[in-house]
Amino acid sequence: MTEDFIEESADVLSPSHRIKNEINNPSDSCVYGVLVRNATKTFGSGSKKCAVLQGLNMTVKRGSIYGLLGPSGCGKTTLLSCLVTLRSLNSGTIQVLGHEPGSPKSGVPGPQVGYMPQELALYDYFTIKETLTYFGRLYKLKAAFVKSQLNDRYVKTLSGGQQRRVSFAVALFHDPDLLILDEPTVGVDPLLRHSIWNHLVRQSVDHGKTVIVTTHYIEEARQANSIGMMRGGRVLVEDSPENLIRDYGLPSLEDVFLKVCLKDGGISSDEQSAEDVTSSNEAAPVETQIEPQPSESSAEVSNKIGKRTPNEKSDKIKSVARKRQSFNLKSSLPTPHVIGVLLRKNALVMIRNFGVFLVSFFLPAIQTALFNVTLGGEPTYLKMAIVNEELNLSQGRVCINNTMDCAYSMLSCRYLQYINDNIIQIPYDNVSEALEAGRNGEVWGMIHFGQNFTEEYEIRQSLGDSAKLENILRSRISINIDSSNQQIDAFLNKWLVEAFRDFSRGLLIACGHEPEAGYMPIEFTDPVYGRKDTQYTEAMSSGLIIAIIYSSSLILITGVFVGERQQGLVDRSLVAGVKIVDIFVGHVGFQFCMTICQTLTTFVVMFLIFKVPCHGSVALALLITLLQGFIGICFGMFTAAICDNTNGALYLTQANFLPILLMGGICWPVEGMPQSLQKVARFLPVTYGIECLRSILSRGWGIEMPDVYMGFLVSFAWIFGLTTLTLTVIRYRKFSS
Ligand SMILES: Nc1ncnc2c1ncn2[C@@H]1O[C@H](COP(=O)(O)OP(=O)(O)OP(=O)(O)O)[C@@H](O)[C@H]1O
Repeated sequence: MTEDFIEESADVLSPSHRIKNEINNPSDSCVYGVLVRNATKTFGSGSKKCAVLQGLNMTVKRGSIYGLLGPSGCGKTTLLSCLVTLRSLNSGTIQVLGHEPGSPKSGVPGPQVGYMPQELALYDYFTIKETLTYFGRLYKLKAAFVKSQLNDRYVKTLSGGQQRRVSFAVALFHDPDLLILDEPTVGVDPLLRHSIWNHLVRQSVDHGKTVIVTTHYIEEARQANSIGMMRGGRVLVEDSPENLIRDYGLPSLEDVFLKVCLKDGGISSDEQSAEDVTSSNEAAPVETQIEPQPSESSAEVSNKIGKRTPNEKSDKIKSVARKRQSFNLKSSLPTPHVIGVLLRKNALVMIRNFGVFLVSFFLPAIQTALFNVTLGGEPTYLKMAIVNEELNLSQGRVCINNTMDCAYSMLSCRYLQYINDNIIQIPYDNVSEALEAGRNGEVWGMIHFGQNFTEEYEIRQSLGDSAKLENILRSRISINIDSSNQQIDAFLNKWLVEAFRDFSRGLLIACGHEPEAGYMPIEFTDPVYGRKDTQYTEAMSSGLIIAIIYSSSLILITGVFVGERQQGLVDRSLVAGVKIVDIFVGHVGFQFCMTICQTLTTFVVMFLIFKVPCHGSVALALLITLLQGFIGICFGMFTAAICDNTNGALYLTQANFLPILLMGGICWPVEGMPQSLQKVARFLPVTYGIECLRSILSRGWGIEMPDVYMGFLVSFAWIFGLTTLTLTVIRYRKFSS
């Protein structure tokens, strides 16, 4: 099916298949499909700087096939990526179809160019139809036409060669005047290779298309009209295959290539690229804007190029760089049609990865439910060793028949009755055995009463302030707790103190005294906000909601966008004329829809199912949570912009998440950190957001309160800052060398 499609698509395509193309009129008077003069391109900086293109010239006649040959690493892909504006030159000029690529008239990137990168650059989980529909929409092809051309299968179920054919089809589908194909025949069988070349020949002969094709199979390039043999960042010779074979008097193009390389001095391409780049830049004259004549050879055209003074040269280079980097408001604005196409594509990608979709959709709600179910509950079955020396050993170590009236007898047993049921009391004969059990982890601690506890307690009560120290010490209940677990330690502490308060109150009432006399002279009245018995989950809810929404937005968008970049899908869209701002808005827009769903399900679980109270406006709480999710999305896009692979991006998201968890006031109040760290903590994207949400949920505050509006203002500032930074990084990385 696909091979038929490849054969037929370009034959049936005509501009009428396009809904409307802004650019469909390349400079018809221009006889050169592509013209490159004195191109230099470097990668890296300092000692790692390496020149990949070194004063390269290339002349491709319109309507011809140009085979670009050269060893691995000589700069073929770099050159092609400069032609389609994925990269920019350090110096030198390029013209495609008579215009500078990237200029409004050129149609490159856009409808005039079909680009097939080395990598497949296809969505695995799309069918062939969906793939071509997506790219067809980007190129504004009519839906009816797209539909008529296709039948269907998932890309991931196709063989490697078949996938390459689909990738080829994508490059041809919109009937571009210029085809730039980076190793289209690699990994395909000889029959299909033959068919692809036949097709290219028909495209150039019958339809006047200009084709530039790179290949490692030198002999297949015989079908090209002209061949450029490239090495060390330069085109060494450029002529038709017949002329090359005749002039060198050799039987094959491969022999010609070897001879050309030997003549070049036999320097390896690695050595070439390691050469000092400064010298190559200086050697490369900068071309004036000249229109070459049809009959001129590459050398003749080069001769016409005016040589400039070094100052003029550097001014020109700077002005080229300025022109490329200058801010153009119109071209920086998103295109609604393209954004619509990208949003549909992103939705389809997500639905096709159904497992990922389900997890990302419901994970925040599941995490919230888990949080409520697992955290904040009271620990149960905590064993405590009881060593009660008031009891007579011969009668056993367990209290029986304790009196609850006003009698000072066996007060140790009376106290033990008030202890919370979550504590299991295990009697031990003596202190050393009980401590040993504690050390072995059999019990969480020991409660010890001395032999005359009741008598000493009575004396202390009756003497009051005149009680002696030894009497006070002997009337104490001695408690040892295994404090290795802070939460359990805190619960045991609380329950044992509460038990003593209740014991003392009970005894005072039984003896006809005022029970309040047993309390410490401190009173905690009703709290200003919240309740006396505020649950742990309630206190943690604001930090948790924001941590969950922020991190899920961050992780999801980072994974999706880095994946697309790695597979060459972003490059392919850029060559199709999609602007980076469109890609940004398409991803951010789709992820934000996901964030809205995630936030809603999280709120339902937190406030409706687990009934965590919200004392303020739910709408305000939703809004600040969504803004925090948006910061996560922006951070994800920034991470994806600076990382070239998924691993790097994953490390960076993790490195970002942990400080936020620790310092954002989620686990511990910011006020509890060292002063210097508090300042850093305030700079984190979530700190003000969490404080804002806490003020809304627990205090019921509105937007007029500083803690609330600061949360919104800081969130907006982060969103603006991160968006600007991301777009700058993407732009800088494209133009950087
Ligand atoms: N982003 C980059 N940063 C640094 N070096 C790069 C970058 N991209 C390419 N290079 C280097 O530039 C040189 C040319 O690479 P390029 O991909 O253009 O070669 P090629 O001729 O297309 O090779 P192949 O035939 O194997 O595809 C290589 O040495 C490569 O390592």
